[in-house]
Amino acid sequence: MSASMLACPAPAKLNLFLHVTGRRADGYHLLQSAFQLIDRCDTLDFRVRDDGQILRTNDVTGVPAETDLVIRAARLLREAAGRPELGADISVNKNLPMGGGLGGGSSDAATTFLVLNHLWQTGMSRSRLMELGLQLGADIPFFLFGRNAFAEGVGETLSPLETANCWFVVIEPGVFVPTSIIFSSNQLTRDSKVVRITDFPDATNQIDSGFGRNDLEMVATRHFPEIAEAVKWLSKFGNARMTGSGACVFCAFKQEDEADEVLKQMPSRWKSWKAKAMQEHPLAHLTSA
Ligand SMILES: C[C@@](CO)(OP(=O)(O)O)[C@H](O)COP(=O)(O)OP(=O)(O)OC[C@H]1O[C@@H](n2ccc(N)nc2=O)[C@H](O)[C@@H]1O
Ligand SMILES: Nc1ncnc2c1ncn2[C@@H]1O[C@H](COP(=O)(O)OP(=O)(O)O)[C@@H](O)[C@H]1O
Repeated sequence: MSASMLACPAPAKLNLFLHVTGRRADGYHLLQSAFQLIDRCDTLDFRVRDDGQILRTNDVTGVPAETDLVIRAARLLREAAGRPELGADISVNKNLPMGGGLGGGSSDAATTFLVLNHLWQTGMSRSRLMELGLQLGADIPFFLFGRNAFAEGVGETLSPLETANCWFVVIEPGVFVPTSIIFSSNQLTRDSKVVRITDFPDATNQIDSGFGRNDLEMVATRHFPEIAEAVKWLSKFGNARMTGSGACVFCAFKQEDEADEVLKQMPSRWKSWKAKAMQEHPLAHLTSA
């Protein structure tokens, strides 16, 4: 077997809203969130090996290969398939900031599950891959689900969600936010009222409605003033908020030229960019239901 797939995309996500509605006995938090795919990506290269070695072929700053979710996903898939001879050379080209709330590491892992399941011909269904993904991280099932979603539970109960075909301006405030610090804070409110998927506005009203909020934002902005500053600045142009457990901050616009206008005015201290909403994961076709 000498198959390969190069420059495979691992797109980012934004949490359009994120409510913490409770806490499970094991400490994990019950959430409700709208997950939106955007066209800003990491890319990964895969080359199949037949000697049972799974290797990362490049350095990723701050992520030793042994702890990389990509390597852990490949190993877990091989183990679940019971095929110890399967191997791969994988390179991970990072474009998404770590600890940014864009789900980069989780998306890299999901792309690994999708591509290696295809190249290795391990024949796992999408729902089986989602079960495996959940063992590595709460965000991974969403990227395997393949489309925008209303998420519940710890992020694993997913329903398809219609979202606006809009543009986003995203600010990287330049700080790394460890997810566990935000969830373990005693300042975090954990009692948001449970909403129904039908409460989420339809695609034509989403941008103006400003539905919901990000419950993690209050804690993150107290720990990291840089995030508070970015939210304040971007709020001049619309309904700006933080994604996930931070640090990135975003605002939605109906037209691309509105996003361009905001980027022109952006203070130079922040890295910032625009991205388009995507309706489907670019690799969704690689697996069956
Ligand atoms: C907050 C969200 C929203 O999309 O995203 P990010 O900002 O990380 O992208 C996710 O729920 C994060 O998912 P993920 O980043 O995969 O988290 P995990 O690795 O599973 O968990 C990291 C730590 O966060 C806490 N955690 C995570 C998810 C959750 N529902 N409750 C929690 O309490 C746990 O303490 C856990 O040890
Ligand atoms: N391939 C990977 N890319 C990024 N981070 C990874 C990866 N594998 C493991 N990690 C770890 O996951 C943590 C969170 O990464 P990331 O998914 O980028 O942020 P977030 O969960 O805030 O969206 C990082 O601290 C990093 O140590």
